[in-house]
Amino acid sequence: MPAITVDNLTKSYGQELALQDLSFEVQEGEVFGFLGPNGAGKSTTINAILDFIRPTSGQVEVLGFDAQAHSREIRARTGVLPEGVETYNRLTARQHLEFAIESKGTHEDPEALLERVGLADAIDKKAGGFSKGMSQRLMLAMALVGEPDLLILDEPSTGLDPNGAREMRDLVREENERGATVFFSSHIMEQVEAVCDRVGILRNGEMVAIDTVGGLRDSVSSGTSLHIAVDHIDDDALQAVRSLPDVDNATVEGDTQPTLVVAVDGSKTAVLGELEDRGIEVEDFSTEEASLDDVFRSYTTDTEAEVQAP
Ligand SMILES: Nc1ncnc2c1ncn2[C@@H]1O[C@H](COP(=O)(O)OP(=O)(O)OP(=O)(O)O)[C@@H](O)[C@H]1O
Repeated sequence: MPAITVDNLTKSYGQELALQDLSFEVQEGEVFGFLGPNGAGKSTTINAILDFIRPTSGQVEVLGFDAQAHSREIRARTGVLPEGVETYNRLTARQHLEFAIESKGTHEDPEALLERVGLADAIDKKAGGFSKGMSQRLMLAMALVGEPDLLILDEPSTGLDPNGAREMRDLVREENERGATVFFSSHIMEQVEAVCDRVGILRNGEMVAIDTVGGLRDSVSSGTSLHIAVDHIDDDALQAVRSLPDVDNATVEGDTQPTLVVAVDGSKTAVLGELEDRGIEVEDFSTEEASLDDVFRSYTTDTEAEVQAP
């Protein structure tokens, strides 16, 4: 059974169409990364999943329940880290946790939960004095209450320092190993790349790509780039390399020690062979795979929309 089914979801705010016929599924046990530029509709989707907003049309099912008709049942089994800080200045971290524990009807130890997010030292301090990162950690601890079947995290690394971001990654992994499905939106590609089984990329309210990180890399033409340091290069040779069947693009970087940067889809040997045939000496070469950053750029900007048809 899918943990989340979004079916033809459309949401407009007056004239503004935030989501257009959006459909996708998140499988149980998956870590699913939800990417998209600012304003793409990620928070709107998350808010519809949690029944914080009502769709203009379409359906959402969460853990087998209709999101609108059974939001209580869904929330009882879901841990949510919302977008933006939502702590209460006058309550301590412990009181926040006690409130969440009582709401979920469990008997967990607030200290153990705060320990997991690196905030145990501040257990009796008021949240009003917390930094952004500390508030984020506190809200994450609240999301973990009750060992939820589904964790929905909207930009979980906002305000976290590099250690915090790493701890967040570890927590996502731990929760997933425990059996939770994790759905999170992020702008931090390394984080998504490190923990996600699958990734969906939203643009202008539509899902423009959905696949494993590896699958997405393969879907972007110029999946691999070759960096070839050569003793010299001339226009004819550059054109010849560009004309090779598997080559999408080739440019030269550097003058004294020219490096040929070649976006190649298939075999690298043809490129090296062409250079050799022209008496150009290859002094060094390395291969770089498309990063998730490159993939994201390809799918969300018009200039590099070199995406193969599905
Ligand atoms: N309450 C609202 N009233 C009017 N328009 C809204 C409202 N909420 C969102 N929008 C619009 O809907 C679109 C999608 O916004 P949304 O916040 O879902 O994007 P997002 O992908 O979460 O962006 P970000 O990465 O900046 O958080 C945007 O054009 C936004 O201006």
